[in-house]
Amino acid sequence: MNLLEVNHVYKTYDHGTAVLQDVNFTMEKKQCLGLVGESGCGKSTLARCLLNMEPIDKGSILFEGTPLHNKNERSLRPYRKNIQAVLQNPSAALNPKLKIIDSLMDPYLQFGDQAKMKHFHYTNKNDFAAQLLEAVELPASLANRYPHELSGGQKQRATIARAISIEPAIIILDEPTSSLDVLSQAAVLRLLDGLREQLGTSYLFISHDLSAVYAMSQKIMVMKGGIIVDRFEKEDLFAAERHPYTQELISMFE
Ligand SMILES: Nc1ncnc2c1ncn2[C@@H]1O[C@H](COP(=O)(O)OP(=O)(O)OP(=O)(O)O)[C@@H](O)[C@H]1O
Repeated sequence: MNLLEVNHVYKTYDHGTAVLQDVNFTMEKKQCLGLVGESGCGKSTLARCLLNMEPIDKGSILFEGTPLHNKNERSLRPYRKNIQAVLQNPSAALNPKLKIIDSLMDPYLQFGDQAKMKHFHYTNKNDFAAQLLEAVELPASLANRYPHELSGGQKQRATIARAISIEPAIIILDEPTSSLDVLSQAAVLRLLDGLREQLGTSYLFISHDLSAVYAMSQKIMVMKGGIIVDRFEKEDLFAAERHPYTQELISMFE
């Protein structure tokens, strides 16, 4: 059974323009699936639909065979632990009024299931936060700071620590490095890649940057105007049969 199955998903916002059109894909365990496309093509809308932050108009989204789409929060609750997200802006993702330790604890306190966790072990709050911060290569002392006392790169690492804290099967990474400088971007991508191997998590890695998607993913989908126009194994990026739009993206990347 597929970890995640997205079947014929359509989404239109109130202004009537179709944003997602017949989106189909599957995700496998322990894989990174890349989604690349220009700004405004519908990537974040897809991410929000997968996270049930937006309803879909048509189609289905199944996690290990169970429908997740258009569910109310209560019936979705048992599935929340399976899919976490790291989004573009870490400042918006961390509550400015909470110390890092309390932001880190939030998913575990809501959805954590220690019996199903293999890597992080909860005995007390401080020790748990220290394990998470170590996994993202941050000093344990940052736990007692507030978000404004961290750099952008440190904040994004803290949001990654929070996402992995309940060992979800899938993490949706929506432009996770776009707010960082080039050096921090490379370091965060390396960290994410290592964590996927270590934790056995699957990623949907969303970016407008083909080179980042290529570096991170085993399979790649290309989106244009809400339609997945091309999909291929990473090794086939330069194959002659690539869609003209993929070739356009490659010419920018070379
Ligand atoms: N909440 C919303 N209400 C109405 N329209 C929206 C909403 N969110 C996005 N859109 C529109 O849907 C289209 C797709 O936007 P989306 O953010 O999904 O694209 P994207 O590929 O993620 O872009 P970017 O890379 O710039 O974030 C755009 O035309 C956008 O204006």
